[in-house]
Amino acid sequence: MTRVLVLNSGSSSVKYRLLSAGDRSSPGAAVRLASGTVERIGEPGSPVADHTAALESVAGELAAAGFGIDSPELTAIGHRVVHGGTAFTEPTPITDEVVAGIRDLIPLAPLHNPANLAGIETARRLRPDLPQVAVFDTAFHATIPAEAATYAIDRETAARHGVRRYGFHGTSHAYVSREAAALADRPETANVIVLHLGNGASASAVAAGRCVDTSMGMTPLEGLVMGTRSGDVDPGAIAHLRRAGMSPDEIDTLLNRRSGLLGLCGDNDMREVERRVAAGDPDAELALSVYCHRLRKYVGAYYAVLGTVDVIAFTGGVGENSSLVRSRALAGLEPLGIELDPVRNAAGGGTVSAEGSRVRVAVVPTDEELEIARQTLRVIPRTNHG
Ligand SMILES: Nc1ncnc2c1ncn2[C@@H]1O[C@H](COP(=O)(O)OP(=O)(O)O)[C@@H](O)[C@H]1O
Ligand SMILES: CC(=O)OP(=O)(O)O
Ligand SMILES: [Mg+2]
Repeated sequence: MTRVLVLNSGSSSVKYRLLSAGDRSSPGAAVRLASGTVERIGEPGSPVADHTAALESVAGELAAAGFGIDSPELTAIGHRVVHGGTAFTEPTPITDEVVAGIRDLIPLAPLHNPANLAGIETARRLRPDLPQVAVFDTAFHATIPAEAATYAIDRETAARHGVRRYGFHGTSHAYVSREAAALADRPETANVIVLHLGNGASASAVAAGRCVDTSMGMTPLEGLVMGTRSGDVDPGAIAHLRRAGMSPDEIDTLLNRRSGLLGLCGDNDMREVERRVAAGDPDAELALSVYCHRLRKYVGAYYAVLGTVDVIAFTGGVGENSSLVRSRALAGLEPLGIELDPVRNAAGGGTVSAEGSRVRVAVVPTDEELEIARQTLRVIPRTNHG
């Protein structure tokens, strides 16, 4: 019997899941033994001061559920790591060198890699005997061709500073694109557009299982409008703000934490934005329309990149739950063969496009933790499990 603990340490939360998998040949049949989320890490008034405290809290919850982290039955621990740069494009067994490599990448993902490292360091301290594996958000995007990964700036400067497009949310895009392709007539060769809409949001274009383009770039800031992140902005605006006296850190905070839905209307939770839109609030209406317009642009862009599209998959908290976002993002795209069924869309779940729609539109719940567990099992030594 194989047991994998998955730790998904975010900037202010830790999600964990303990899975039991029969053997590596059928990890898809994994059974969830325990799961949970520790939230509001480091926020004022929160009982969880930092990520070390959060991991201790996870260990306590697991012990209370009868699955202590010290259990000899635990086979491995899989960790989500957001930025793998060009160094890590596969799930990687964690060593001191790997930890140093993840630390070197902090400047490229300052909100995320430190949290991931805190989880790794605490877990290694608690279980130095266990294989631990880093599964990178960037890895699924390593197949993106040069023309999509390259920014058109001076090549030497770009190379010196690692300025290129990496892409993120890769475990989600990998999982959801596979599930979505299975809905197509020819799953092996299906072209899929995945719209991962959570707090962070990104789109990807996947051709026959390989990612060919994605909307996040060097950092998880480019692309779609998000809860608190701007997505695409004219780079000229940044130089303008610098000259107006804002520091690089202030601009970073502006674009990552005070922008997106929050910056436009004061709320970053799409449920609240929808409530205000229904009540006729003009700021919330602007926020929602900017969000949906950006989404529509990326759908069109990736349609053009792929040439033909078999499935458009909506996932993440917003993608899975907001019929309003789905309908507003895709309205008017019938000439492209994209036609929602209003009743199915309102119900959510599975196919939400109309019977005659050339492109299938589907709601596909993501499962980053299951995907991380699968990838962890792929690389741990066979002696450790069945
Ligand atoms: N019923 C719903 N309708 C609209 N939006 C929702 C609904 N449920 C959750 N959301 C949105 O999902 C977002 C969180 O998505 P999620 O994928 O859980 O986030 P994370 O990126 O942290 O994993 C929240 O900001 C919330 O606005
Ligand atoms: C990479 C990224 O944006 O992750 P999250 O959506 O969890 O913030
Ligand atoms: Mg997420």
